[in-house]
Amino acid sequence: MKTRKIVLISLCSALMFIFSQMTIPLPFTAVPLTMQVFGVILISSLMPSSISPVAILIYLLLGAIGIPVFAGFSGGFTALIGPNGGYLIGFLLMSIVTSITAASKNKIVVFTGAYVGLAIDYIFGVLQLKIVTGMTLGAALAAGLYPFIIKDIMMTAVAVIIAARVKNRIPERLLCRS
Ligand SMILES: O=C(O)CCCC[C@@H]1SC[C@@H]2NC(=O)N[C@@H]21
Repeated sequence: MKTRKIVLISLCSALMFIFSQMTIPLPFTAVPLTMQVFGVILISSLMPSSISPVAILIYLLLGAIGIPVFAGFSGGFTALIGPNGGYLIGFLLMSIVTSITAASKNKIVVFTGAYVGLAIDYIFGVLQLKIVTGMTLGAALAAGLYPFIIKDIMMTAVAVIIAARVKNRIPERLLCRS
């Protein structure tokens, strides 16, 4: 693997750690408000599909082995199979979808891919929250979707727009896109 790719993957995993610590715990739900969705969309819209999903996978593996990279400096395999683990696993699929569609020149495809990725993350997140806690679907939606969805819809758009601007300013080969 090229050194530049390894550096970019490490950088993106580190960025995910930073975005994960931008967290606000909410008193009415165990799911924290975080900047992780923004981070996954930004990284996946900026980097090619050979980099961003690998960076997210490494971030997840670091967390799984106990390094406190997840929200609120949590970590461990139990975090992945716990109430909030579905969102984390969903980040990987979100990154795969978003990074593939981000390569398109068609803006509609780029935005649609990012929002499909976001939907996948919420499907995984809410379903795992429901299954692990034994909540009803209504309660899982109230705890894991309604408090965040408006913010994440806006953050997704902001991340796609920022990534497009950054891409225009940075030579393609620096981001391993050529
Ligand atoms: O423990 C973790 O690191 C995962 C936390 C997941 C938080 C989810 S991601 C989607 C939704 N948007 C937020 O701001 N918080 C939840």
